[in-house]
Amino acid sequence: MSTPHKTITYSLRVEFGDCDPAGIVWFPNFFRWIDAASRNFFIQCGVPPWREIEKETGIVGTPIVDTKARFMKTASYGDELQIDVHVPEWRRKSFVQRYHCRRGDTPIMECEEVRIFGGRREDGSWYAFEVPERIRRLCE
Ligand SMILES: CC(C)(COP(=O)(O)OP(=O)(O)OC[C@H]1O[C@@H](n2cnc3c(N)ncnc32)[C@H](O)[C@@H]1OP(=O)(O)O)[C@@H](O)C(=O)NCCC(=O)NCCSC(=O)c1ccc(O)cc1
Repeated sequence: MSTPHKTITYSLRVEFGDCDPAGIVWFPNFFRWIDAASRNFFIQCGVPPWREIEKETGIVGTPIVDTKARFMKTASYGDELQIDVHVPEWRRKSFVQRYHCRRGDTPIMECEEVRIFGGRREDGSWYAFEVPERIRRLCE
């Protein structure tokens, strides 16, 4: 039986400015919170900030290469949301990161991404590193 994946929860409060004229969260804001929840996952797992990691490995961050989201219920200002994050799959030069956004026990939206550990070339383009074993071990 596979061992359960480490899950880290990122919490936030929805503000009025996060919402559209209908008073519900404007969908791009979920992706901003998901990116914050992604970075928080690594920090809570013990991975130093990317600016530190970059000095020894060249890894600048975790660029996204694929995403899919499903929106089940609306959220509005004043709501306290929780985003549960885990990595269900590590690949050679990429990994899958899964997010479950909820308001207490009520599922709000969910998202699954593929990300890489990215370095930047002189021209600003990204390149992908092999998944660092040290980071994988901290996050499994
Ligand atoms: C990521 C890339 C450098 C990969 O370039 P390539 O030279 O083609 O490398 P590869 O083909 O070897 O792909 C690298 C890996 O990514 C995987 N990959 C690449 N594209 C995909 C897609 N679409 N789906 C799944 N997997 C993918 C590929 O399979 C390789 O993984 P493995 O299978 O495990 O070997 C290039 O596709 C790229 O630059 N894409 C644009 C990335 C981008 O601009 N994303 C949005 C902005 S960055 C961003 O939002 C961000 C957020 C948070 C941060 O900390 C940093 C940046």
